[in-house]
Amino acid sequence: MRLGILRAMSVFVTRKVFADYPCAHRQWRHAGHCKFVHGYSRSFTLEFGCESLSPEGFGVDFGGFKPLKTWLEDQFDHTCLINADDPELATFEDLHARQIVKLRVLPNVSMENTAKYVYDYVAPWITENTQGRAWLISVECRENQKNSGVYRP
Ligand SMILES: Nc1nc2c(c(=O)[nH]1)N=C([C@H](O)[C@H](O)COP(=O)(O)OP(=O)(O)OP(=O)(O)O)CN2
Repeated sequence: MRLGILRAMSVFVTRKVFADYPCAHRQWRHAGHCKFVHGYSRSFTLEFGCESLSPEGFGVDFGGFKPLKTWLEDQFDHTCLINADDPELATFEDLHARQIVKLRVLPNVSMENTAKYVYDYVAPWITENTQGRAWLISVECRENQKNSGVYRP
């Protein structure tokens, strides 16, 4: 509730896009073809809010995202994303050990859940890096032109 009030007061919004991370995933619970390993070039749009700008006039400095870029690359660039509860997890761990895939295990690999996964990492990061001046509003995880999921608590 308190957070909601803060957001209603938000004046400035900074958006940053991290684009084109080729990765594979599978949705093992899906009844259709999404249970098969398939891949997309995922992109992320991060939206930050602040009430007061930095001395330079920035919400969040576009050039200050290098550590986040490194983390996103590690998670999503040429990786294979698998749900933590995937019954074939051991198979993918074996493929990882044999250097056939670069495995990253997420709570759930859907666009919506991946957006939350990124949000949960970035929210404390931006608080720390702006001493609480800016906060994360939302994360969009996009797999292609047509499909994306958003997490906006
Ligand atoms: N809300 C969501 N729905 C689906 C997700 C998701 O993450 N969130 N993911 C999948 C599949 O894993 C896949 O990413 C989408 O495949 P598909 O259903 O075939 O979607 P397409 O856009 O390729 O289908 P078209 O018919 O070409 O539009 C499924 N759903």
